Amino acid sequence: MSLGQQKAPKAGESRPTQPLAAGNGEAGRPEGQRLSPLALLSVADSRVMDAQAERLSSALPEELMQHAGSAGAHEIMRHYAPCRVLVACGPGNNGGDGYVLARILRAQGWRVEITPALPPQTPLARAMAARWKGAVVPFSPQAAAEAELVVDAVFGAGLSRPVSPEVAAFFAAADRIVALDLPTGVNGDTGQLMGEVARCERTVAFVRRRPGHFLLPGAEKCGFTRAAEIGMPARITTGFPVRCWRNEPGLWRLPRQHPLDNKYTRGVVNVCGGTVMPGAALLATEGARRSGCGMARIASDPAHAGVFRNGPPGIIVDTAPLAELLTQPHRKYWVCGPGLLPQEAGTLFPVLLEAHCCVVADAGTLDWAREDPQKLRGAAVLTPHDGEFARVFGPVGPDRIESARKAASLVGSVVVLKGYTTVIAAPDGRVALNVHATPALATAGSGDVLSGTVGTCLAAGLPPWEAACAAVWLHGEAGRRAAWSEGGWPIAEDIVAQLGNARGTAEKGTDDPG
Ligand SMILES: NC(=O)C1=CN([C@@H]2O[C@H](COP(=O)(O)OP(=O)(O)OC[C@H]3O[C@@H](n4cnc5c(N)ncnc54)[C@H](OP(=O)(O)O)[C@@H]3O)[C@@H](O)[C@H]2O)[C@@H](O)CC1
Ligand SMILES: Nc1ncnc2c1ncn2[C@@H]1O[C@H](COP(=O)(O)OP(=O)(O)O)[C@@H](O)[C@H]1O
Ligand SMILES: [K+]
Repeated sequence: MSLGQQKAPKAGESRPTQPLAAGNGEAGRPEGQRLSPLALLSVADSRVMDAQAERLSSALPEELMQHAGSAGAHEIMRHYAPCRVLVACGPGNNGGDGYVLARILRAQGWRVEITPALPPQTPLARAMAARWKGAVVPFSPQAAAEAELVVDAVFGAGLSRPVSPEVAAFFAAADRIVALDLPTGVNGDTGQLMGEVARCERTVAFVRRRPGHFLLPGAEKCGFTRAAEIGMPARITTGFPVRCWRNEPGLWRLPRQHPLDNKYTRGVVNVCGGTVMPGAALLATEGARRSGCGMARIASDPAHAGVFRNGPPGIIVDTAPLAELLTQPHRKYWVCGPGLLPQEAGTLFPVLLEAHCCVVADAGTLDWAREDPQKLRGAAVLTPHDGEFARVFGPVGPDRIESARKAASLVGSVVVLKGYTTVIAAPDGRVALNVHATPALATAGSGDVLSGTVGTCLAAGLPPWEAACAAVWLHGEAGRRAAWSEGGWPIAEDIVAQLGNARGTAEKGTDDPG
């Protein structure tokens, strides 16, 4: 087909993004979609899978345990030289995995001992314990201290209450720890610590990783995490209704450049400019431009437009009243909040919603909605940090995912709860966790850059949750690149400068397959 025969994409809608593994509406997901490598499994998800496995074949649970223990043993053989290994086993199937791992390592000639934190209780753990023919030593901190490597197979998904001081003291005495499924004491769904938890060097997860591997403070205890395939049948994993994913390219896809592109097909982002903090609106606008929109404009009060006109030459400044601007073409996508006083946001934001604009609400708009979240209903995406979230919705709870999910469902908007682990929650319950970032992003104006980037991804035609996920990833990638080029200490302008490179990198896909 010649270029002339190709249809140019429509403004704001762009070319259709390809249907994606998870992002394209898991709720309405076609039957038969394979389990995304980006999926994160909750404890309840694993229980459902295990129950389905048991129904499928009575031999399957044991096979899965064999594979899980074997995956743990191979992880150790891959990363450690043969050494004295002490495998600490709990009463449940996490302990069962530990007995299998011990047997496999021992068969490979490693010096392995078992120490039972509690006697095996599940039928499978009992069966695996009965097959252990090697040394068993008492569960004590001294034994842990004497081992060269400790394997944590005490509690995993079944952790139901805080770990005892004895268990905590055992792991505290260990020098190097590899955990199966989760470090003992880390809640797999929330990353919260249930008692004192030691830091592991590695954690091997099964089937897929868990939200708790990515959420603080648990994330810091896991060390390097990897998911091992353990032979969970495709009949179970295919179409499995996951609600949580890691945020990486593949969960979403931004449009690539196209010969028939023009600045309007790439999308136009409009930013509300305020009177007292113009820099914030300028950063949002630059964030929008550098992340690839075709045009970014600032709407300003005529008396304060000078500072925007003296800004970067590629920014267009509009001074007509907002209601008049909204009658013009290319006024669908708005960023409303950076640099706005709450009262300014209160006069602009409702007008944008009235005109059915697609709005990113940040900063001043969130302040305007203090203790009254329903004022935000109609926004496409909200981008609060923890403080802003608390002002609108109440404090972020220990379950960060649940907090963001509830807020999203309450308002009917995508909520981007920013931080070390940014949680991107959709009103329908989908959640992505983003750790593709750096603490170097904690610099004033960085959030303004993000809101402009969300504007670009919306204007590129992505639905709000996918747009928010894409923007958070681009922002994190740009932050990493900026940190690298600025000795670890970038400022917001440096993050802006790396957004183009970030978008190019996103096109190549993720280097983290799981
Ligand atoms: N599909 C998969 O992913 C697969 C997963 N597999 C593996 O299964 C593991 C899950 O097994 P699991 O359900 O038996 O739970 P697990 O963590 O071993 O312990 C539960 C026991 O501990 C007890 N208990 C809890 N907290 C306690 C505390 N603080 N202090 C004292 N006791 C405490 C609890 O007691 P209860 O709460 O019942 O009173 C119960 O007796 C998973 O992590 C993975 O390793 C693989 O085998 C294959 C496929
Ligand atoms: N410790 C951290 N690790 C990773 N990212 C962080 C960290 N602290 C802040 N960030 C990111 O930096 C940005 C800061 O946003 P915000 O607090 O709104 O900044 P501002 O209001 O100054 O623009 C967010 O995208 C947030 O996710
Ligand atoms: K464990």
